[in-house]
Amino acid sequence: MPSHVAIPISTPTRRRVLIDRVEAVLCHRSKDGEEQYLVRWKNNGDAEYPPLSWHSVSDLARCLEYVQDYIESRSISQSLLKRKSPDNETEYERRPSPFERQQSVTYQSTSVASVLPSPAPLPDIYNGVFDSQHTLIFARSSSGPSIARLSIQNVPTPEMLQAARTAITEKAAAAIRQEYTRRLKRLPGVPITLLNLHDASTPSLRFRYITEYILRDGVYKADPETQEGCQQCSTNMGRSIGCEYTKKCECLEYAAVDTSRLDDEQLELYKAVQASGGSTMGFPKKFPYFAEGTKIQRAGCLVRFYLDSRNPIYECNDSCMCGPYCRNKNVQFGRTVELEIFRTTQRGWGLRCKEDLHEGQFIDTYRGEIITDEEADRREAAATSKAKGSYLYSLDKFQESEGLADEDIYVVDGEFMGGPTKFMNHSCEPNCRQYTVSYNKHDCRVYDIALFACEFIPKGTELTFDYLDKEDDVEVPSSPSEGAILCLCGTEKCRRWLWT
Ligand SMILES: C[S@@+](CC[C@H](N)C(=O)[O-])C[C@H]1O[C@@H](n2cnc3c(N)ncnc32)[C@H](O)[C@@H]1O
Repeated sequence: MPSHVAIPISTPTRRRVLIDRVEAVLCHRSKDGEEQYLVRWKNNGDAEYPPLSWHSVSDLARCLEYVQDYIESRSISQSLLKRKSPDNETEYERRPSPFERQQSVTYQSTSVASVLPSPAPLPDIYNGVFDSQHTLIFARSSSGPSIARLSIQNVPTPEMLQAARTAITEKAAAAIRQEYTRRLKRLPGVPITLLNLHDASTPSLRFRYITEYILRDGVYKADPETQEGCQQCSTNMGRSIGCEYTKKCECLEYAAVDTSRLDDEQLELYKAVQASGGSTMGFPKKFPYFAEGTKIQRAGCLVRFYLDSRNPIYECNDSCMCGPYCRNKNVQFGRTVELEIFRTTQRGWGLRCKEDLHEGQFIDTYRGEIITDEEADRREAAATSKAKGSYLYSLDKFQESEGLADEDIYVVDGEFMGGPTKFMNHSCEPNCRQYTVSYNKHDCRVYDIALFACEFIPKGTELTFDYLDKEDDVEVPSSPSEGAILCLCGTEKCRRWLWT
């Protein structure tokens, strides 16, 4: 086995390390004017002496997630250190950040062997072997002759921590931002941009953008065979807008009845049907969106009947006879407005639109993994803060009407994968609202959560919705439970807590 690190350096790009080989980034330093990060490699054997080596930011271009984890855990640790009184615990007794706990590295105050410099241009490698893949990084080495062997219990060493205190993370922060922006640019559809005028942070690179739900274990979508389309409608029933007559369109079978169009006799009949649980087909309904030919800026916007209610929206689907341009199809085509993720002053990241939004205009769906209720409980229990609750949305719209048990309700978790609406903050006086959109009226467990502007929103205004948007006015307790998040929406009607 060679006694030094062998990294192919024929071209600089070939030094990049593979993400699946990295366990964690543990420390950073500035060496010869270069920002370097200490990587702990996945090893198949020695848990106490895993391979460790220092790398430049460009080496780590394919695993910047780990560098970001490190930088973030460092800033959390630093803020914890700032809050403790000077003569209390030592730095090594500090409360570990969630990231540090995840790594299960025990920090000890014992002194360790000093770190000897490695001959340039090779990086220091402490404990032997890390693996390779042909042209990528290749280091099969025991510790070099002049490099101390380090137990993971002692890494980062006091000397490393001391050096990290003054070393900058500027280059890594810039690379992380660049990588995030590059990924945003590669997303299909209307652009999403990122702007941070406050600090060097970037949203987590670990978040995966998806356009469709990911169904996890135990989650089933109704068989596409059960998806019925409207058969009596056609592409041109007079105005070339697809479906036109609400009494004919079978997609509206379960849609809310427009009682304003019922005379007394019809109203009685409707009440009787409701009481017996019979079909409301044939009663007048409303299509959810303004059709082309109405006020131009309103085409596709949600009509007030839906905007002001919690009634589910039933869109036409691929089995319908009304064609692709039906007025009753909108959310299923996805986002059409340009969005910007931006750093707010107090509430982390937020979302805004780069163009004016009309009242009732569709913004985007809330996407994520669909998990079972049991899995949602498990994820909530494992979470370190109540913030987890802000990513979990129960698909319980039809629970009561369909008599579904609590454990049969699915939940959308948008924390790790989803769309830009993940960044929408809560407001007690919001300018957007979430609506239920179904394409298969026979599937009461899987449907879309769609966000619409509930008023005119000038471009650049932060988009918010009420995380506790309940059907009925639910009384929100004034005293919070432990860990409740203080609401910083700053509106007059603020309820003080995101939830209690
Ligand atoms: C779905 S995320 C929204 C995006 C988030 N700001 C971010 O930086 O990723 C929900 C989290 O944002 C923060 N948040 C959202 N609305 C807030 C509000 N009105 N006041 C305080 N924090 C808020 C809370 O930390 C909450 O758990």
